[in-house]
Amino acid sequence: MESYNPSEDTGPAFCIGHHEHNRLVTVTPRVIQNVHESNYDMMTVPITTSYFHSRVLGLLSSYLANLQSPTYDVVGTMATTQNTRPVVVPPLSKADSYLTPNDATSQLVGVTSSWIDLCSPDPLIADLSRQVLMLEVAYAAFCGIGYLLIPGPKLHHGALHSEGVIYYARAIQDALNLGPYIQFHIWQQMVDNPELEIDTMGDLAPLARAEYLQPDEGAPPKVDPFGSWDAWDSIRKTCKYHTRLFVALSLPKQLPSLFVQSRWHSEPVRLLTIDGSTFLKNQKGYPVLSKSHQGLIAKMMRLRTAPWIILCGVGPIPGLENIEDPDTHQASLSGSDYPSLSQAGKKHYDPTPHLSYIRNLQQRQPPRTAIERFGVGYQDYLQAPLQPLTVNLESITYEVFEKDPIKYEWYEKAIYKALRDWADQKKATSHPDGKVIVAVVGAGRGPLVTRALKASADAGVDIDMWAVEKNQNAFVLLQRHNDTIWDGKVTLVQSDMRSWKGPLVRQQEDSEPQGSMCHTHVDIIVSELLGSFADNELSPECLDGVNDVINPVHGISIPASYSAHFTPVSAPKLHADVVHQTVSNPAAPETPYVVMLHAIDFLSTMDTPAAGESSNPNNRDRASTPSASFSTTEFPTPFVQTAWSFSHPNRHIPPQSPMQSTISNAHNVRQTRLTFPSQNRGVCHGLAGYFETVLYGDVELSTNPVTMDAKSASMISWFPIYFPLKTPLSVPENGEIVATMYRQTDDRKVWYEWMVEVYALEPTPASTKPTPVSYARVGSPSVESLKSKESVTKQTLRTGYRRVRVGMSDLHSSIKDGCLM
Ligand SMILES: C[S@@+](CC[C@H](N)C(=O)[O-])C[C@H]1O[C@@H](n2cnc3c(N)ncnc32)[C@H](O)[C@@H]1O
Repeated sequence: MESYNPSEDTGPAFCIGHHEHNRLVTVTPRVIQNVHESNYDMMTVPITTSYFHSRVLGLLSSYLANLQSPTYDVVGTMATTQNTRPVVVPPLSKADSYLTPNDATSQLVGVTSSWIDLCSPDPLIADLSRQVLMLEVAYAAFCGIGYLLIPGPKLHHGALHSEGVIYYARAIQDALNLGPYIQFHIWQQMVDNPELEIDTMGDLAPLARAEYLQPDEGAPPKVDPFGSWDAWDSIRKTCKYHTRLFVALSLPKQLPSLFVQSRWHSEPVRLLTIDGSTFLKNQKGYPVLSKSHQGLIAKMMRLRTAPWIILCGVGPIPGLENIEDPDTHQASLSGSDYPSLSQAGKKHYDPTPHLSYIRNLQQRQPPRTAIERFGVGYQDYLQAPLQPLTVNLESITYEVFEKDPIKYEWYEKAIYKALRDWADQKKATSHPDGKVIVAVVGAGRGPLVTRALKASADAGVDIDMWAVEKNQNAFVLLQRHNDTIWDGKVTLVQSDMRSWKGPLVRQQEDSEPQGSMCHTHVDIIVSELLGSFADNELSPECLDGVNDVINPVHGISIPASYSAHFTPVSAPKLHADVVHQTVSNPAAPETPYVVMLHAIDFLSTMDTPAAGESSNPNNRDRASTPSASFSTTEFPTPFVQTAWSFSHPNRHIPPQSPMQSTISNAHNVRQTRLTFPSQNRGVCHGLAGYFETVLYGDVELSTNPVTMDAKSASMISWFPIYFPLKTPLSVPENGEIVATMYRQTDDRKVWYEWMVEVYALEPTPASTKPTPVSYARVGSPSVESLKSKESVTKQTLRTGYRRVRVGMSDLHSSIKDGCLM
């Protein structure tokens, strides 16, 4: 492995911008230069002016003055047939926008008007708002603006809640078509907090006519932790997971629970806006962010595409004042360059303390971990799994495996322990001269052979070393290594392991010097044929092929067993990628992919939200009141369950039928049906799969996020697997996700089938409210505990509820891309 110096790893770079609600300037290259000199990377700019705002208000008021009150028509509708005589906003004029195309435009984030209300229940207001948005988007596109920040949907209109989100979404769909080169960022709050939805002077929302509103019943509006995410979900669904549609997330002073944070972390958040009021003051009076804010920012910044940070309401950019020049609207670049007298009196006056803090936070980001460095460019990137049985790997692929800092160490440890136990227990070997016969099957370029020789030397146990490999190209390297590093100690066999008859040794009782040779057994067979889902690269089928070669009394396989694990996930980015691939490849949604999962949210977790968390506005910041099992910055632990397992040597392979010409593989079929409780509402896009393996004794490898740190932290050889769903399924709060999965075979190939059902839990008359069940103790069952699976299943059943199925996926099958045996 290349040497790595963490101090040279600068961590993620922050791109920081400045937002001012009412910027009254034409942004020229000179202004941008000023922005950069102040240490900002970019700035926002409103598309239209307050003059335009007044013009639209004037238009509306004169229109309303001449309009009769809306009434129901004969068919009982009010919104669709009456009063549809449109009010038309005339095109923009010079005074309506300060924006003008110039060299600075590409460095700007345009902001559309926040005073419109696309969700208004009054069709007049909604239509006027839509026209304003369209005019702004069209002009921004004309000017060459690449990024737009669009204030999110207004969710509360009296007693109506979230009713207009679909109208908002429909308008965004039009906007996406109108600005074909613009990236759209929907500016969302983290939670739906009605108290934060305040109308300001000049907003169109309060102008909605009473006839279209529903009387407010006086019930106090509640904070809905997932309400804002719900609105975003409707918008992106309506826009079919558009590739240019993103989230701009506003960080509140009080962060919501880690469940809500982890949901947003899985969404395409490309802008993080932080208001000056979100900062705390440290002892010296400087603005700082809380530990939980720092934790969330650190996580966001490690995403494949790190969001830009936009500071709002933190004072002007030094040297750039909002002094409107009536003729040119050019920014005044003087005056505030100079601090006031009292400021000048301070020794280290910092005109941009919020910016300095964020720059400092950037420098304090921890260096990337081994897996992060290894996975650069691979985060959330769909890859077809390897088929090393049918395809010969390239040297570079082996080279990548061999960089793993853990896997080979652990194999060496396992071989060492197996050899020591063999010697200590004085077990008879398969070799006439007493050496332990060790064979690496599927040796590749030979790293496990090197490790086995080292383990033998360290354990002081003599071995007869064999290496079997079917890749003729890798075999050339094995021959070379035998000459150069292994002193010719290794017997090399170029063969498919399934047709290998075992080691050839000279019979000892044979007195002739050139005595006869015979096949014997292998005492310890070492292989590494595992895929991301354990058995998906056909390790079971390959090792069945050498089953009879293993010493029938004491024979050991390293690995001794392996198991496949999975859990349902929300993975919007992966879903969007699969949908786009489906255009050219109809099998795309029925393919399991290898992916370095990052922007995903686990829908079933081991930490249960505190009672009433979803609806209690006083219980929003779990981060500030951590429970014993709840960290302030770590996202909840997923509930990962075991699908099935395989062990070797397999003493139970059924005898082959003499009636069949092909070898039956029926004993390697598996099926499972597992129930996952869903604590919060969400969308299931697929299943994330992992594996665990017992190499020997207590030496284990794991990619399962629940156990990997304890079993094989920092291992980088395997990314997880992702089983997508063609159509995402909505998941209710306190519901259940049931996944049924098969490993199928027709004796020529192996494939997987999977389907997901979603259930809501309805309390039966005896009970009143579903109590969330904690799965913490159920954990991720080991292969051993699988034997007592019944007890696990029992623990996950909830009493007092009736399951009502609310969603069901297709039965997906990867048969077309099955793994050839
Ligand atoms: C994942 S690589 C592991 C290589 C090496 N042992 C290591 O750990 O770096 C699996 C190797 O097994 C070989 N292989 C797979 N199926 C085989 C079979 N049926 N017979 C022989 N070799 C096989 C492949 O060619 C490949 O070299």
